[in-house]
Amino acid sequence: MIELIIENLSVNIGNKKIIDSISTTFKTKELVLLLGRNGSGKSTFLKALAGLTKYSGKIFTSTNEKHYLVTGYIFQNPETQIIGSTVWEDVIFGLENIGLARDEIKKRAEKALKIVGLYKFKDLDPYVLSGGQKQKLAIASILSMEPYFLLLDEPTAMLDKHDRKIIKILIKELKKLNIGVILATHHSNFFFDIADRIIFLSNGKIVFDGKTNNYTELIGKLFSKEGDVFGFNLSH
Ligand SMILES: Nc1ncnc2c1ncn2[C@@H]1O[C@H](COP(=O)(O)OP(=O)(O)OP(=O)(O)O)[C@@H](O)[C@H]1O
Repeated sequence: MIELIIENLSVNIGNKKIIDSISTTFKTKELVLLLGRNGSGKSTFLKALAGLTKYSGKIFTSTNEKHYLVTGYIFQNPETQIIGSTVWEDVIFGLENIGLARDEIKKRAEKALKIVGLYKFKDLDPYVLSGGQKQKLAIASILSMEPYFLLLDEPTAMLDKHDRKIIKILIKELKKLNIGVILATHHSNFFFDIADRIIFLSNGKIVFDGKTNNYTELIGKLFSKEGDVFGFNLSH
C-alpha cells in the first residue's frame, strides 16, 4: 500500500485563500469521494495534488516519489484531453512523450485500453466515441502512465445516466488494480455505495474526513451547518 500524504496544504489565488491548510492521507485501493458546494475548492485541491497549481505546505508519498509523478488528473470534459487522431494514438501520446521504448509503449497502451474496454476500438477516431467512452479513453491515457492515484474531477458531470453507470463500474474496477481514486463529484448519492471514505470541503477547509454508514444523516448534518450544500435542499 502506498500513501499520498498532505500536510498543511494551502493554495492562494490572488489574495484569496482557496485551499486553507488541509492535512489528510490517501491510500492506494481506497476510493475517496471529495464533496462540497460549488467553489468550495475541490478542483483546486485535486490540481494541487497533480502538480498543476502552486501551493504551500507538503505533498509527499510513502515511496518518496514526487506527487505529480504518481497522480493522474482527469478533467471533467474528456474532449479537452483528446489529442490523437485514433484511440490508440491518443493513449500512446503521453507514453512517447516520456520517452519509453516502443515495446513498453505497446504493452502499456494495450493494457490500459483493455482495462477500460476500448481495445476493440483502438483504430477509431476518438470523436466518434460516446461521452462515456471518451471519458474512458481519458482514463486509459492516464492509466497508461501507471499512476498510484487517479484524480477524477467531476468525471460524470457531462454524461447521461447510462454513461454515468459505465464510469461507475470502471471506477469500481480500478480499486482492484492497486490504485487510489479521489473523486470530486456532485453526483454523491450515485457514488456513495462504492466509496470508502468521504472528504467534505467548505471554503477550502476539510469539515469532514471519514466514513459513514448513514449517508443521508451525514449530508443532512453538513447541510444544516452550511446551508444549501449541493444547490438543492436536502431536507425535502
Ligand atoms: N484560476 C483562478 N482564478 C481565480 N479564481 C479561481 C481560479 N481557480 C479557482 N478559483 C476560485 O477558487 C474557488 C474554488 O474553485 P474550485 O474550482 O476549486 O471549486 P470547486 O469546489 O471545484 O467548484 P465546482 O464544484 O464549481 O467545480 C472559487 O471561488 C473559484 O472562483
